[in-house]
Amino acid sequence: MITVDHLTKRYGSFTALDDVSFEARAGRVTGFLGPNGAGKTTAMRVVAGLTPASAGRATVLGRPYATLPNPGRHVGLLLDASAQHAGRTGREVLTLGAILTGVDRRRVDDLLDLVGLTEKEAGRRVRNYSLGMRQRLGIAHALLGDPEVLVLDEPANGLDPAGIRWMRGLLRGFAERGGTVLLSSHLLGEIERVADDIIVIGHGRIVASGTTGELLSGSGTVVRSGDDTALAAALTARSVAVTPTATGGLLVEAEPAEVGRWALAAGVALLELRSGDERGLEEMFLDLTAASAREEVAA
Ligand SMILES: Nc1ncnc2c1ncn2[C@@H]1O[C@H](COP(=O)(O)OP(=O)(O)OP(=O)(O)O)[C@@H](O)[C@H]1O
Repeated sequence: MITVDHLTKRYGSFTALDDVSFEARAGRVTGFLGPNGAGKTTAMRVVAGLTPASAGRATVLGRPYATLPNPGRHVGLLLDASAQHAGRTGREVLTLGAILTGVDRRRVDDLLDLVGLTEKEAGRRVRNYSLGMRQRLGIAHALLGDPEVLVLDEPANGLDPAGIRWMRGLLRGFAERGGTVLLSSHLLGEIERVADDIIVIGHGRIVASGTTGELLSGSGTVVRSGDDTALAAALTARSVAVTPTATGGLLVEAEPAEVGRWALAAGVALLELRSGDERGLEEMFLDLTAASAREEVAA
């Protein structure tokens, strides 16, 4: 179990995390989803005791990470796959990790096997690894201490489709045996296939959270019309919440049949009318991504 409680992180005048609270529960995979720069890595670094919080706190298994006795035995971390010593071989990285965590060195072979690194690859220096191989090594390292909790920052980066499917199976199995998994990604499709719960973060704030089923079933109606401005004004006049979507059209908090009737009353022709269903989350996410992209261009 990971608990993040009213966490704020400021870098000078910039607020990277703004009053962020969420839980990642045991026996579940929790997806931490947000566009580039949303604050995912910062939150995970605070959870792992690598970055101090400006306010609020994060606990793992009921206590701050730094106060866990032999944390590697409880929490497996993969925060930067390129952080391994480039001059060591994969096998050396894992053997050293085993010695430092007090794990039987024979576990190294089992883990190399589990993550699909061959004997030959394990004997190569990490500087010659592809990103996918580094991720596999990073996952093996995270699993060394047979932890109850995994915190993985973008673990699918650099993995090929077969590797992504393999990792999904591994994380699902870990959670099914009672483990807690928190994994981040900037790709909705990747998260929705593996996560039981999803937390969406944008600009340092949680913008949505819930079970994957809840978030994907979504609510509301996606509508495109001949005159979205007039339709939005007509709906707003009825006190119905309307949000323009990044992909064009409106996301309306009402049932499709109602939206159709109101559009008719307002004399606006409809081009598309459908239940928000899983597109609701996708469009909210695209909105977040589009907003960040605009800011980057403006900066
Ligand atoms: N040490 C730091 N000093 C100043 N700003 C920082 C620092 N670390 C992160 N930031 C800023 O905080 C914001 C959040 O960064 P973070 O790395 O947590 O985002 P992210 O969601 O993990 O993004 P990505 O998907 O690109 O990895 C960014 O605007 C980033 O530039």
